[in-house]
Amino acid sequence: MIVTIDGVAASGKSSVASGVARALNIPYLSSGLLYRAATWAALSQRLPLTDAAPLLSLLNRWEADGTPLTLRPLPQGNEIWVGEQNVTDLLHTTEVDAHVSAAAQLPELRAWVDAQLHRISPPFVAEGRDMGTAVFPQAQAKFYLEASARVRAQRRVQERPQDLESVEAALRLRDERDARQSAPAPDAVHIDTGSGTLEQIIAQVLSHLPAPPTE
Ligand SMILES: Nc1ncnc2c1ncn2[C@@H]1O[C@H](COP(=O)(O)OP(=O)(O)OP(=O)(O)O)[C@@H](O)[C@H]1O
Ligand SMILES: Nc1ccn([C@H]2C[C@H](O)[C@@H](COP(=O)(O)O)O2)c(=O)n1
Repeated sequence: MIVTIDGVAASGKSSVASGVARALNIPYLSSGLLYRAATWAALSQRLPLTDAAPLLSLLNRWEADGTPLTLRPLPQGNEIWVGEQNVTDLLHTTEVDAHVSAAAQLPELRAWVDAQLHRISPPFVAEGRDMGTAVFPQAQAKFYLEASARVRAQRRVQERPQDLESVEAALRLRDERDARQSAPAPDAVHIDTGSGTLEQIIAQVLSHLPAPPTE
């Protein structure tokens, strides 16, 4: 089974996907973490984010050298490793937040991310922006998470060293920049995560899933 959870920035995709995956005892995949990792790689090597070629050549070189950038969908959460180095803690910074939308516009990088995800065998819950539309259109259940920019900023401000107004402005800007690849799938169930606690939203998603076959 494939379940997709798409939605706007900080709408709760990772938290909800993680809870749903735990309830189903299957992994979840964070596609946004791969975009963040590629952005971090470009920034750390001072590569431009206006041209995919140098970034793709870096990612391919790391793979050829035996230190590939890989997503590890572990039960305790998704991690990104470059060879034997765990770089996950470097990916949710204000700097990566500010540049990731530019990287995500590069069609060659989108193809690279999609290829990483397609290497993984179902079942899983996949979260991001285009999981239910472009990457796993065949998914058995699709969800689209929304919440007002103010609600999202109030949650995010607890995770970033910034004030509420600038966090909200940055989220609105990222929504605009990500709009192209963030259209909901026509068959997705829309959920406003501002309407309940995290546990209630997870239960709401689970209530829409097909019952497992009986023996
Ligand atoms: N009802 C709720 N539903 C979802 N998330 C909630 C809820 N209440 C609080 N949160 C919190 O909102 C914060 C943002 O959630 P999360 O990081 O999962 O969002 P995201 O959409 O994956 O973000 P990003 O797009 O930046 O990766 C987390 O701290 C999460 O615990
Ligand atoms: N399927 C995806 C997932 C993510 N992105 C882009 C857009 C976001 O700004 C960025 C970081 O994702 P987040 O951590 O906010 O989930 O990556 C995308 O274009 N497509």
